[in-house]
Amino acid sequence: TGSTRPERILAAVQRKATKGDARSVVNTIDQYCRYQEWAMNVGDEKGAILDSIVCEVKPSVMLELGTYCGYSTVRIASMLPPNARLLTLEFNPAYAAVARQVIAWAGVEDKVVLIEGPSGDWIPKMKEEFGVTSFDLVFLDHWKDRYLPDTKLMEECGLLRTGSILLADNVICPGTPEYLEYVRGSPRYESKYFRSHLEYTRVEDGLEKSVFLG
Ligand SMILES: C[S@@+](CC[C@H](N)C(=O)[O-])C[C@H]1O[C@@H](n2cnc3c(N)ncnc32)[C@H](O)[C@@H]1O
Ligand SMILES: O=C(c1ccccc1)c1ccc(O)c(O)c1[N+](=O)[O-]
Ligand SMILES: [Mg+2]
Repeated sequence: TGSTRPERILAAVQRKATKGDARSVVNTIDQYCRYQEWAMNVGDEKGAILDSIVCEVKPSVMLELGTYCGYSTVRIASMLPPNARLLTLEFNPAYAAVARQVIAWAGVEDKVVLIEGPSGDWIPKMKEEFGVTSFDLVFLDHWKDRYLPDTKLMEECGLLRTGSILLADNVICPGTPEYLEYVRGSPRYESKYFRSHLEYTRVEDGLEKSVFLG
């Protein structure tokens, strides 16, 4: 029984990244996934777009759907002010275990709440369990067939307010057709496509930014 890809990514971080330096953790994972083995992190190119939107929105409370190894979690948390909170959902225990260690190595654990479990179970509990009123920004990057049902669930649970922003990864590759049709066709959203590439490749992909209009 050899190691898993997330375990090898964690080993690279603990070997090469400076402890407490979030940017060096991000750069180490990008280097590893570009030159050693591909992994489904949002990556450096789309990551720069994510950074610009986090900086623009300056969220106090943010939700990430899909943690994996914690690459985007660390990237986002490094951009947040001290009192801001990033809640991140991951239902694979092995991935969550790696992410906790990557987040700790980066020194951003004070800004991050990693919740282990399925989005469908936890979104309805956000208010009562975590005192969330609404999310300023949501990064959708979990299984692509969950983007639409979870968006509708957030609407129903009153977790989106006028001006809340949804930022969805992979709207071209692997693609999220039903979600894209919904946010682009609904009068309740103002949507914009940011063209980029699938992480660490030349394949077209992009992020869709959708503002909830209430
Ligand atoms: C593409 S990876 C996340 C990558 C991460 N956002 C990054 O850029 O570093 C997708 C992750 O979402 C998790 N996932 C998929 N569906 C989920 C769900 N319904 N609830 C919680 N986690 C889910 C998977 O286990 C996987 O780790
Ligand atoms: O679905 C895949 C996938 C499909 C097949 C093989 C590997 C990954 C994927 C690819 C790029 C992503 O940025 C991403 O978020 C995902 N994902 O799993 O959520
Ligand atoms: Mg993705």
